[in-house]
Amino acid sequence: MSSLTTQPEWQHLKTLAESVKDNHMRDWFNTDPQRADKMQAETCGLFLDYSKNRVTDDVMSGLMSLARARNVEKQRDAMFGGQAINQTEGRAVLHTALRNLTDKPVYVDGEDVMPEVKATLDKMRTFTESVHSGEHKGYTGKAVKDIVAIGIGGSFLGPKIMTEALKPYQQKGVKVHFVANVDGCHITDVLASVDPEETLVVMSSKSFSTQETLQNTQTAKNWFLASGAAQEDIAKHFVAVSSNVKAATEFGIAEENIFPMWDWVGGRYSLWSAIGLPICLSLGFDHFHSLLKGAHAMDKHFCEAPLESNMPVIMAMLGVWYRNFFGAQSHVLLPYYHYLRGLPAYVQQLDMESNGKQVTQQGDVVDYETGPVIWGSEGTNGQHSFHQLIHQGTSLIPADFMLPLNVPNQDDTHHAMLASNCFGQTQALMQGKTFDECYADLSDTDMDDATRKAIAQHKTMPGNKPSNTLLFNSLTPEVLGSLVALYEHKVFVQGAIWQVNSFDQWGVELGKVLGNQVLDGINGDASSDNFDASTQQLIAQFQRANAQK
Ligand SMILES: O=P(O)(O)OC[C@H]1O[C@H](O)[C@H](O)[C@@H](O)[C@@H]1O
Repeated sequence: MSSLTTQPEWQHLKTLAESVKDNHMRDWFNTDPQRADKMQAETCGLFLDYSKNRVTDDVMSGLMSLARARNVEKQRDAMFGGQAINQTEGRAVLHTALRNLTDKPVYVDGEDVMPEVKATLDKMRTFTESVHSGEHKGYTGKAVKDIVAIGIGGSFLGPKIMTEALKPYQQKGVKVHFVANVDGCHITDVLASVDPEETLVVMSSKSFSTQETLQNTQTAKNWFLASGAAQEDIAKHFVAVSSNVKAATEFGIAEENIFPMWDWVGGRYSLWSAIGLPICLSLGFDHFHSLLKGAHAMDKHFCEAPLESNMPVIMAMLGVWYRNFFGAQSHVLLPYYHYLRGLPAYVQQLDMESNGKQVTQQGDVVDYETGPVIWGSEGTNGQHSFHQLIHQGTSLIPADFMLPLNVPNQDDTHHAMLASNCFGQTQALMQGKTFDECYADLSDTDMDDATRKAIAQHKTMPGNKPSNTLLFNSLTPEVLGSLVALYEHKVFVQGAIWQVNSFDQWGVELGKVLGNQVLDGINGDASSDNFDASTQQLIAQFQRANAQK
């Protein structure tokens, strides 16, 4: 057995889980009028109600004891202190330095990284302002109207989803189009909708080696040159964000058009770096800066608040409670705000790429569950589809509901309905509906008793389904920054409990390598012996279908 599962704090939680499994939250609310008051936390413009969870005071203190026993605070300080905690790649993990708005230095291998971080932010500001003012001109003297932002994974999700979430803050006169997939349909559609003379391509790839991004950029370059532009005009229309400056210049991007990033920034934690350039170009630099400010405020909270009132720690430990002691396999995110509809996909990468691991930092195979499946979509849409399974299915699916209390430019009638649905769902999940209530509801019908009982059984909802509710006044850039950092730190704490490396992604890397090998197979540059019989057959089908072209 691993050191985690033999830990006394873990064993204690196991006993507590057995003892609360037969309790219903409904009864806890009935007997403890203080429950909602006690089980809440507030910071950085975010209010968390976690009272609708299957926890007692004893459980919460047991979870915090486990966090202390696993040295969460020490591990957190090691991350913020620039230690090489991503030990499989020998790298520090310092996305927090990108939003360090203090004068405090941050050292990596004895060198303060803050001057470089600040210089890059200055470069981003200057460039953004020159595009927005029209000072930056295309090769025919026209200002930029469209930005085609090419990147995938962390070089795509953060910029795209933050830009979308902050739609009310978008600048007029410039439109950002995001392209990630190598599926040519997307880049073809986007390029068909923009004018090369007024288009700026921002290519984002930390490694500058990702197949999808390289190919999409090449296609954009061919399109640009085919429009009559000359090679030297590329400098006015193509910029890159990368830690691999050499590869970017070899690709043809002018050195002054390269925005740097560093190997101590993980892809899924990179929106705060120059990877956020499309956010600046869409919203203006000041709003990007506010995003950093909000994330920095959450960093401070994470570092300074006692574990008991520390929002990321509370959310992380509740997740551990369900994952490890209740067998919950997934966790659903339900933003009740259309503009925030992309957050589940963002957190999906953040959480699943970070904690989708099966060995500990020491390389031992774990004997407990690690990261859950993360999924979700905007409310109220899900209420008319997958919520059914959350209410009455056989899996326990903890949920995070989130809602802005105010929304811009909207009829209040809609917003009150949205809010009531959000709160109503949390209530329904918690309370459920008993057999007796359902049976009583059917008293006016003329069905026989056996039928009435059977129908009542179908309508019965067990309830006792856990949820968190996150409220914020409105989704400003600052609040969004805090919200994203909240999830980053939640993931960190869970990784610290499970003792996995939350900062590498070898499974994804293998996919990249195999994708390239199969491409060689398809192009006839690799022997079919390199592939299993199934893959050989698939390649052959593709080759036959394309032989005539
Ligand atoms: O920015 P790039 O080097 O092109 O990488 C893009 C993406 O590639 C991989 O899929 C990684 O797992 C992601 O974390 C990364 O964000």
